[in-house]
Amino acid sequence: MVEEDHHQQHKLNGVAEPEYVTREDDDDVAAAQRRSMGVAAEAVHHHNIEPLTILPAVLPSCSSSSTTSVPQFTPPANPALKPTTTRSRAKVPLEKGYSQMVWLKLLRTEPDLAGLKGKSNKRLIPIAEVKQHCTEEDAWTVLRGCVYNISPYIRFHPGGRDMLMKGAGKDCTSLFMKYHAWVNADFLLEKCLVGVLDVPLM
Ligand code: HEM
Repeated sequence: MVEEDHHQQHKLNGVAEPEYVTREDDDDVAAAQRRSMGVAAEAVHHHNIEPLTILPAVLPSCSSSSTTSVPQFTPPANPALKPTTTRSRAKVPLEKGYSQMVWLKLLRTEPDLAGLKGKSNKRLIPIAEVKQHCTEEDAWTVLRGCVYNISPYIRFHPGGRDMLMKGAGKDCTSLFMKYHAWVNADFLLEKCLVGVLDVPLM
């Protein structure tokens, strides 16, 4: 059981696991995780493309202390090719019990993540109303015209609560696109939808 949890967690974190030899054992959680990471991960699975993580197993490692001398090619330094900006990954450690796997399970089991208490999520919501929901306990955000209650997701957000709260009470579309346009929020926040932004006609 513990071994199984460990295996699942590895898969969700994208850590190298011999998934390519156990596709028959594929399960709902792994498929859901691919959906949450968007089209590219789905394509890798469906077209049976081998993950790059297997390369070290078949290619010699650059740092290996092999005795056979292989000539190394060092390209001449070209300052023009230097990246002008670098952005380090800013994933934060999540509290125990708030992994992506737990969130995916909540999506399936929690009946009212949006906190609608039976109200419809087809409602048009003015931005003035979104602005009122800007605390951690009651945080709404707008993403590509959809209004989501992000409070239940705060502790699960891999970028941390402070980052996610930057989008609370406002439209977070541009921040979202800046940090991770590839993330499939429609899927991750599907059950947190409270309505659609009411954009007044000009
Ligand atoms: C509103 C819905 C949002 C969802 C569903 C969401 C989801 C996610 C997910 C799944 C990741 C992990 C990405 C990966 O593993 O590559 C992530 C990372 C991150 N998110 Fe968000 N996010 C949201 C909003 C935001 C906002 C508004 C900000 C910034 C203000 C933000 C900043 C970040 C950062 C900095 C990371 C770490 C990036 C990295 O790993 O390079 N997110 N988010």
